[in-house]
Amino acid sequence: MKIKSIRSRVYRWTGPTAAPRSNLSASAMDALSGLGDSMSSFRFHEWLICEVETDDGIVGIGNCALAPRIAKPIIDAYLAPLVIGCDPFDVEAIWQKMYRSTIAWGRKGIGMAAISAIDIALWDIMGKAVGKPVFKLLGGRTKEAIPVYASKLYSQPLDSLAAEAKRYLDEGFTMMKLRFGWGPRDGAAGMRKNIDLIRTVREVVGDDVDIMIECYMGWTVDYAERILPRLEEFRPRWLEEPVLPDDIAGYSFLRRKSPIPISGGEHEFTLFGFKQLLDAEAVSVIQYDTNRVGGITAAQKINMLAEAYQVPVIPHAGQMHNYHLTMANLNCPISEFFPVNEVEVGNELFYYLFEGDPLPERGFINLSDDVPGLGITLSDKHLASFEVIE
Ligand SMILES: O=C(O)C(=O)C[C@@H](O)CO
Ligand SMILES: [Mg+2]
Repeated sequence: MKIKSIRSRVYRWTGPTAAPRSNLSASAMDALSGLGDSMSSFRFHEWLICEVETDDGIVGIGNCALAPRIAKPIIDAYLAPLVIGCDPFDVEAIWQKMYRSTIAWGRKGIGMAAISAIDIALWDIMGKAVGKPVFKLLGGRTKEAIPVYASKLYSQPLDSLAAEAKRYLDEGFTMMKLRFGWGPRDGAAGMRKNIDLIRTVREVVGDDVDIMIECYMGWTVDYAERILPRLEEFRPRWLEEPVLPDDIAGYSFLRRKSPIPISGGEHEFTLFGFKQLLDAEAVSVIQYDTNRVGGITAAQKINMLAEAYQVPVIPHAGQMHNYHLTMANLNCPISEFFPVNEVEVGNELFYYLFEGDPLPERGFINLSDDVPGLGITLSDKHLASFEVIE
């Protein structure tokens, strides 16, 4: 079997989107207060879809959501020529070829996202070729079903926040994640508003629900150090991405000082990036995203390393490229689930592009033992709402 062709397309959502709200979530842009749209880095309305076809007609589907219009030429001009003609089962050699040939500029960020898209497609091909779901190639079923946490609860008026949390509770979720809307530039008043958010959700859900909290790289060590003691009473399961991903020392400091576990990793790349985080004891929970970190090949290596450190892996985002890894690894206890909604930030765009993603039942999702590959197909249901860039 040989790889015959690689087709990359950018799907840009042109349909209706929820009106952007200020303070939807803290973000790294907040430090530049007053200098433009602070939520601009929190919007994913384009997606790259990569179809790798073999000489016997199997098509594997990969994807990435970081800077798709940059990922596309990386795939077309740099990666596809390396990969075409290879045996898709030589996935490690292909990964090393893509990584080493772009090492000067691609080992982190968009280069690795582009590599991820091709790698995910190769695993889809391998599963389809042997008639097995991808998780069966990675270690098989380690769970009857995957517990998932509802991940939305963006910062919003407290009554609507309470109603959203109640909805997840009624749907059977026992875990949910909220986003803080304020940070250092908003002073004591903003800190109180953040505390009001988690107090509201805890009051709605009671004591038997895990609440995760997230501030999307929008805080500083100083701010986190001041607010963490005030959050402890609400017993959050983790505080996610408190500081910039490059501030590994800040992560390590907070993790040593914080009564609340610190999570991160969705903006880290490759096995080496996560070795750095683990050696620095920077995170209590690893959260790579398979369509960023280096694909399934890199993610599985990180899973092995994380298991040796006994640091659990809970990938960023749901989506099949992450679910298969969680199903196949005991050290991946649960998954994130983005509720299906109108397009807002864009995490939910996956549902408008693909068919096959499992929907939760009473807080669990499951994967079939009988659907080969990733188990997704391209959807044409919403095609009219996308501009497709070939
Ligand atoms: O879901 C998360 O963990 C996030 O950081 C949200 C990000 O994907 C933008 O919505
Ligand atoms: Mg996050």
